Amino acid sequence: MAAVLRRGFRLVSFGSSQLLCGGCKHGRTSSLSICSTSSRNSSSSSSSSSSHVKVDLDGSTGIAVVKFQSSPVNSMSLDFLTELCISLEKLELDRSCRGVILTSALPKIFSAGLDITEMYGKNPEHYAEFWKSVQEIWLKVYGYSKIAIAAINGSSPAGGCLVSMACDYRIMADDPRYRIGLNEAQLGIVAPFWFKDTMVNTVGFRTTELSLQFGLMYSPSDALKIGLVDQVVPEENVLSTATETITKWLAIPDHAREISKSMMRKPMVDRLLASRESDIKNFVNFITKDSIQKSLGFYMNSLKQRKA
Ligand SMILES: CCCCCCCCC/C=C/C(=O)SCCNC(=O)CCNC(=O)[C@H](O)C(C)(C)COP(=O)(O)OP(=O)(O)OC[C@H]1O[C@@H](n2cnc3c(N)ncnc32)[C@H](O)[C@@H]1OP(=O)(O)O
Repeated sequence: MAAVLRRGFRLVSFGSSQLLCGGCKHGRTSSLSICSTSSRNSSSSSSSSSSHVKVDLDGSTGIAVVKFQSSPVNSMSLDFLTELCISLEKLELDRSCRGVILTSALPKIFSAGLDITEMYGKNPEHYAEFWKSVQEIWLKVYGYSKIAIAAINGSSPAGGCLVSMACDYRIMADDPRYRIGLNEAQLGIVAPFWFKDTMVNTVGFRTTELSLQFGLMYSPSDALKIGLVDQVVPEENVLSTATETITKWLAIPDHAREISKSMMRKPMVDRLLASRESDIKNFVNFITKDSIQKSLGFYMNSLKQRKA
């Protein structure tokens, strides 16, 4: 599926600059999206669904709800990441959409983070392709020209936390069983620099230092205390609060909000864009080490045993 979707990308030339369209290749040099595909400009609502992601766009409000629906735990496989990236790209190009809410259609889990099976027992080419798609989703969400709100209605470890942090604002359900954080160290792996920087920009240096070294996972109330989430509300109110919140953001003129956002985030986006290949190499070198494969295998087994 991912390969089929990727074949659908088109390269479009605009004078001296080349932009990748209809996909998430991030070969572009600016955060502005210009695409030859027609952009709708109506107040009609639309709904679309793929195997991992469901999108409901309300054309009258300009708000799109993007729901993760990848059973059992919304783990971010290559296909999941590709579909999510394409859905977000389409919404970014759609003039009737002004903001997105990312949430989960599954109970108790926002996302279990990166799909560990994509990083275990595969070949280096697969790891490289997978890591590229992880980079792409971060580049897409962190550099998103429209408003992005995370409505975190369940646990959100590692990659799930990264995607949440890449949004503009985070609202989490107040269930004390839920956890959010970058727990990579607990798996024997290491969050790369752009995961780290995203967290530093969200909660500050010292909290990130402790969080990363211990692989800390926070309850919703602790996440609120450190600023990892912006609001904690009863679970049944997560989506309605996200809708109320995004409505406040929509009151700001789009161009002013978008340029302000880009001013804050572009240096980090550019840093990854400038080092994508070396970042992929580092990942492949790291993940193919016997000791790291052993740690991941051990962790996967411990997840299964916990269940038994
Ligand atoms: C130098 C730089 C170099 C760079 C170095 C590399 C950097 C890598 C960065 C990595 C980022 C990541 O996101 S790594 C991923 C981190 N994620 C995690 O640690 C989450 C682990 N999962 C959990 O904690 C839990 O499953 C949780 C999500 C809370 C849900 O709990 P539940 O009790 O509801 O469900 P479970 O019974 O545990 O899980 C249901 C099934 O889903 C599977 N499952 C759960 N999480 C999964 C996952 N992430 N990937 C695949 N499969 C997963 C379980 O094994 C079960 O499979 P069956 O038994 O077959 O049914």
